[in-house]
Amino acid sequence: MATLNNTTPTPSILPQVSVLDFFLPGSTSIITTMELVLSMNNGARPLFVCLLLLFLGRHICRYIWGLAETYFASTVHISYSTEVYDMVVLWVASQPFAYRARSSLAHVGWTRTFRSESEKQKKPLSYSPWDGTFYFIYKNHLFWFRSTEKDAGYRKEEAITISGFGSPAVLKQLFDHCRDEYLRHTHNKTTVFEHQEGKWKRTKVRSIRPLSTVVMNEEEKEGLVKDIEGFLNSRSRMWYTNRGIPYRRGYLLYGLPGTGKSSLCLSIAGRFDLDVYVLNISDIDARSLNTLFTELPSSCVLLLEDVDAVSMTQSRQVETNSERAEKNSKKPEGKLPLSNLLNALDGISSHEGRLLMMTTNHIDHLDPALIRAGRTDKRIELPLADKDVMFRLFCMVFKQSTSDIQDPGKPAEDDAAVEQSAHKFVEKVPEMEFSPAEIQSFLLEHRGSACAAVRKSEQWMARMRMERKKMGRTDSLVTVSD
Ligand SMILES: Nc1ncnc2c1ncn2[C@@H]1O[C@H](COP(=O)(O)OP(=O)(O)OP(=O)(O)O)[C@@H](O)[C@H]1O
Repeated sequence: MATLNNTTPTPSILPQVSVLDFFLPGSTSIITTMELVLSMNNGARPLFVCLLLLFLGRHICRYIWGLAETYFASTVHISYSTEVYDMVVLWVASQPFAYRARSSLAHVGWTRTFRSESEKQKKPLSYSPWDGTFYFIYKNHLFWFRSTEKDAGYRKEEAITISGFGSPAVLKQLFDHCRDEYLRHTHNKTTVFEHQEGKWKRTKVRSIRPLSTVVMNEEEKEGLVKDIEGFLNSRSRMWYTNRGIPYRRGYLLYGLPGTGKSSLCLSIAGRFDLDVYVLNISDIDARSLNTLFTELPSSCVLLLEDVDAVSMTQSRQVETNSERAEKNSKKPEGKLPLSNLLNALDGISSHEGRLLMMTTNHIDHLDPALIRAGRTDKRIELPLADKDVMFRLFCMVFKQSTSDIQDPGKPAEDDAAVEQSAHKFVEKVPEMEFSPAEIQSFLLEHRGSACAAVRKSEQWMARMRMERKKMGRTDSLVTVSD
């Protein structure tokens, strides 16, 4: 019987083996073992030959495929933090190869469009292939979708590529197709982006809210719309450039909570078919701010909610220590210095073409530098509900719309009756005490009956006043009398 001791490895094979090892890593040790086994002259020999062929075959195929991919395939790389990622994944998730993939990433909801009402379900799931290579045919061409995890600083994120043989034109057609599907999916919707770890990420896709549903002073609303129309006009950019004026426009919406500031921003974005990029300044540092600004698209709404959260510690306003201390005690402290925000908004590296919308509940807490002309071109106050706003809110809730689905057991109140109730409601509820949000919320509670809303309004007001008193609301909409 052969033993390890009397088996002498052939020294002459080593130079060939090391060359082979260059192409097929690990083959030296396998061949040495194989020689050993072959020299045993027993039944293991055929088995080892098969294993070797398999091993070599697999490596050779991989090697040839790698060469073919390098020299003949076109590839598009897509990084996780771009909107193209959403476009591709939306399309991929609806493809048969995604359903068949044995390794998938599950998404809730956002990638599926419902084809019919009956298909609707709570939190629908969709899957995109994950961590591997997945082959598919598009327009009679073979493509492969590859998903890998890559290091993105202190965390991992997905990177995907789509490759195919032949002309890159078909690959680009595939991307155009993904883009068209994505645009169809977001048609008549407002897409909202928020930042996560210094990158913009699509977080919501909402149906466009018609401007008519934001109840406010109509003149003010029309003025705003006209101003934006003028700014977004196709000749406008050139006009600004010719005069050396930076092509951007800023608006400040201010008012107490629930007066419709965010609603107005979203409606405006929907009206002009713009995406909304929400910058949460209480959750951002100076470095991320610059990156986020450089990644804004050329035309969008940049929304800075609660802009009073910006740090006043580096306020550019000349003020005494005591003035600053008093101001700072009134408002929450953010970690973003004001000077950085100002630079990002209209410094040398700032973005052209964007529509800046800032909202605040405390206009008196804002540094004058932030709201000076040029940064803030228009200030719009959204006040508490006056008689006109209450009347319109009432009619909006109770009047029938053509697309409403009628409850068969309950005849709808006609518009004249609703208007009569609206007048009674307005007489009972004092002006400038409640926000439109509070009024809307109460009306929705009784949306089945306008008369009931009128009847219960006094009770509701008493409850609201009591609640405010209990909560000791000092930002109160109106001082509540005993
Ligand atoms: N003027 C308004 N017209 C119609 N709906 C309104 C109006 N104001 C508030 N609402 C309703 O109240 C809710 C809250 O409104 P919104 O978030 O726009 O208020 P806000 O002023 O941005 O509040 P906050 O300052 O707390 O962020 C929304 O559902 C919105 O539909």
